[in-house]
Amino acid sequence: MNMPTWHRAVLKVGSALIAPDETGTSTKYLLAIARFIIECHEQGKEIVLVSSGSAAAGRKHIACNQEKIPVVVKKAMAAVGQTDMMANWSRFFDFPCAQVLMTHGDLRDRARYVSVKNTLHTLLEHDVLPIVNENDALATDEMKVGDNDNLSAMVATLVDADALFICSDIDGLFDADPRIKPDAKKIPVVDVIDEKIYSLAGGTTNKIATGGMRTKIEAAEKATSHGIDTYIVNGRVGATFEELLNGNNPGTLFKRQQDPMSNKKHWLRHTLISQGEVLVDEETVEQLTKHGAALTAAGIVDVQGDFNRGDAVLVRSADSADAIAKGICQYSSHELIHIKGHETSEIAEQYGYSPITEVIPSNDLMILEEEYV
Ligand SMILES: Nc1ncnc2c1ncn2[C@@H]1O[C@H](COP(=O)(O)OP(=O)(O)O)[C@@H](O)[C@H]1O
Ligand SMILES: N[C@@H](CCC(=O)OP(=O)(O)O)C(=O)O
Repeated sequence: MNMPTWHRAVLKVGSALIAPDETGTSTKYLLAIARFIIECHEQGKEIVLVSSGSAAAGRKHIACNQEKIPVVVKKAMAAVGQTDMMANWSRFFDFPCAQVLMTHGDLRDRARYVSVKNTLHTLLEHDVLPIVNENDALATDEMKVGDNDNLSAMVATLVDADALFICSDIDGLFDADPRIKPDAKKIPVVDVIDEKIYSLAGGTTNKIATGGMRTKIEAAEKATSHGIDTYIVNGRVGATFEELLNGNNPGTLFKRQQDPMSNKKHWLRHTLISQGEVLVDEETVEQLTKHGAALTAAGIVDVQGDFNRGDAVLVRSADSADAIAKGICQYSSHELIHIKGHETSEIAEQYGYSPITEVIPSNDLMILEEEYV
């Protein structure tokens, strides 16, 4: 028997486990998961639960006969179902549970990101089980993560977890969707997540689930690049959790990268969404990629999109159109259009701007290793 090497883990439980009949809440599969959480607590391990299932739970209260549930109805289902989902979990534990609802809007704003990070850490220090979900009732398309697989990876980096367990209704990643191709084979270990791995993933057939296997691979990519081992496991099988407690891999293990990104760089790369683009000359590409320089106005040849100070932007080579870097811009697009191509010393003189020397300081600039779309 191995001993698990992780101390703090994020456990993601999908709708298929909360509501096997696609409506209401069920304890059928949660009992084994709850026992696992209790055992982890007794061993002094820390767990953050990311639970789906609010929309499924709410379907019991809000009737809808349409094949595709309208967004506004799904939000109402999530609002009413969230309390049922929380109550369903809470009854298993004699330690307290905390409901933490968030959206992508909370995670891409650095101050709110740090605030929710502190709250989660404080809950763990006080032996409370945080139960996280997206705030579906109010999230709009622009501000939502959209699926709890990606959300669980963001939470895993927020709390500096050692492991992320994504519990689903399938044994792991297969070389094809086993529901379509019954002879598909499970892949026990993935060392590198590349396009070949993504090409194996299909969607979901479940009415109230989101994403299928692709979002789980995206989550694994986010978490492993932060140094977090990620497992996709079958939450319908009790033995899964015994295996995890014995330090074994009962599903697919995506191995953590050995050289993880810093917290801030990771947040820049995986959480922030670019609001616009700046195109730079070849000399600037070289300065940024080879010498770790900051981006100044002198190297900018064009500005695209409409963004504010403090927004994330993508830096592209004007010659090759390759995406080079992503960073937090100190100027708005409107200001940049005026100062592009000018030396810093000229800017204050000619345009009357306060001379912030760098358009993107190197500390706020993340060089993209591969083509970033
Ligand atoms: N390559 C694959 N390997 C395993 N499952 C896959 C694959 N491609 C698609 N799937 C589907 O993904 C489903 C799990 O995702 P989903 O329904 O979103 O569950 P959850 O609610 O747990 O997030 C599986 O039931 C399976 O049908
Ligand atoms: N936030 C939604 C779940 C979204 C989601 O990703 O669902 P799933 O694919 O079942 O993990 C809810 O609580 O219904």
